[in-house]
Amino acid sequence: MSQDAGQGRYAGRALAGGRYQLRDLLGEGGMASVHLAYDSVLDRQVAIKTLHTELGREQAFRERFRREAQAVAKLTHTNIVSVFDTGEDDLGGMTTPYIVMEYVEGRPLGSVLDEDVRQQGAMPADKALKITADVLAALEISHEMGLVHRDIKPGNVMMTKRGVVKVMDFGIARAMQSGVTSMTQTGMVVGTPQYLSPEQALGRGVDARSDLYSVGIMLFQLVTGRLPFDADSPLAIAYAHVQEEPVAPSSVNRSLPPAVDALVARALKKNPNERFPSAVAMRDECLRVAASCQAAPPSIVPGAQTSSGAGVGSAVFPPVDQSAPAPTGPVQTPYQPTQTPNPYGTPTPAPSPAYGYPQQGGYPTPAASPYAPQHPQPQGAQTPPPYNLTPSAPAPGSGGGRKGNRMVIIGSIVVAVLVVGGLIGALAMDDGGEDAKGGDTTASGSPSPSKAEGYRGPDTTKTIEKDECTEPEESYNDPDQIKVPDFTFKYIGSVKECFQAAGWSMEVVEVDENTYGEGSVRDQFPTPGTDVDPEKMPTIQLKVSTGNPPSS
Ligand SMILES: Nc1ncnc2c1ncn2[C@@H]1O[C@H](COP(=O)(O)OP(=O)(O)OP(=O)(O)O)[C@@H](O)[C@H]1O
Repeated sequence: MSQDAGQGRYAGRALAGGRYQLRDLLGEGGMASVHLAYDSVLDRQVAIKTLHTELGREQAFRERFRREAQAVAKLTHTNIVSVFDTGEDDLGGMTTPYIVMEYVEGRPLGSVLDEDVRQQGAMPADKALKITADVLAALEISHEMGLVHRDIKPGNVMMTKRGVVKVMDFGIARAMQSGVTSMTQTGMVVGTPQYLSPEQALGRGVDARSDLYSVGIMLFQLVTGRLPFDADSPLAIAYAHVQEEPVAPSSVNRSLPPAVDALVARALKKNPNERFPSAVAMRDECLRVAASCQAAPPSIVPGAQTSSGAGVGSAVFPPVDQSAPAPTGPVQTPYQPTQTPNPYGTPTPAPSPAYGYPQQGGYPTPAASPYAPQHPQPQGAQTPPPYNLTPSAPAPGSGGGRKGNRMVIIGSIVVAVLVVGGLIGALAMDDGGEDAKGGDTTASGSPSPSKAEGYRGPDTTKTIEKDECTEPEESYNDPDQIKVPDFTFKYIGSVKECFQAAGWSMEVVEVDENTYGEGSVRDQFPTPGTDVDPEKMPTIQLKVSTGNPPSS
């Protein structure tokens, strides 16, 4: 609670022409305050969240915020904090967006957990699983409506006095993200570092499965009293989400059955394709495991380690003012994936090779799927510092644990990796099966292979129409975005015409293969169907066949 001792600097003020009278301060987050308020029209208590961020100055952001609130107002479910109204008003000389919601008499899940940790070291597994199942019930509803929460964490889950779980802040992170993205050239990520999914940390698009990852982090925290990934800086935490394997919860809390380990492990898969496919599926599993759980009290192993994010060092993320120049020439990542020992003593698998995270040697991009990441990896990474915190946000993670798990804006890990290592996209495109040659060429460069034995000539009949670039499909999720067309198997000549007509730029990587023939696009990044902002169209990387057989 602030120095205003429960009053808040806006207590006593009114919003919406006097309709809402702000009373006690209920709490303050990184970018917002929540007040108990009185709705004089409907004669009831409500909670009002006022957003104190520079974003509030942006008309476009306020518009987005309003639209998100409208979408959230349509969500009605016992486990979701209802949104009643939204607007903006002048507070302290600044246009401040606010949101009026159901007042929940209770306390945040973080505080319930704190109490359990004090008394028993962690939350009893059956209780944690039931709470998690209720959070998933809320997500089931929002995901059905196409709304990804993006900031699931104990601070956004309230428990009423009667033990009813209520998830709040749907839509806020998304509005913040789009506001931040429109104000920055490169991948800034909004979220709470400790709960970010790897795809969020990389500044990629997210879908429902990103929320399931965050729920997995939260469940780990409930049953062990610790976070699986924590470190001294948001970026080091982001790195751990992308590169480090979590320990099994039972290595921290010995009373946990293997079924809880398996559940958490699946939720925390780096590759979204390997997580639970939906909130419903994960919820069913939580309830199944809860039903089979013996009511054993937590048994915490003293000093048990989770992850420290130590794999990220100054070599990977240099201090802000010492960003290393992106190397030219052949691609080498500056680090190896960290192999964290796991409690079973079995080899820890590297992150799934199906998701294209930055790894030595590179992993393939996924096949186009309906869940494919929706946003491009940001390009042009020369400019940004490795990370950036909003001035209004308290420094997160400084002491680890729940102390610093505030929502912040950070430069995505992909930006930092690009600054140091460059060419993450080329790595992501390297499927290991084909021999990517000679790094990248520019849009004007075309493959001009010397013909080896077994060379196959071009098939110029496989073309793409120009209007696929000039009039691309609109994103399903966001009318301001477009879907990246599918260039695979098309002849590069027609693809170039398509790009030129739309004014887009490409980067060509030659690959040896002689099944489809010279000039055939074999792979692309961002993948087909990825949502991108046409105003900030990324350079699209294309792997194009030389027509020559792969060298053995
Ligand atoms: N609808 C509500 N009813 C009752 N109390 C609420 C409500 N919404 C928020 N609160 C209280 O206000 C506190 C602050 O909420 P807020 O969402 O701003 O912060 P946070 O989630 O902890 O921080 P951040 O999202 O910035 O990391 C909550 O922890 C909770 O105690």
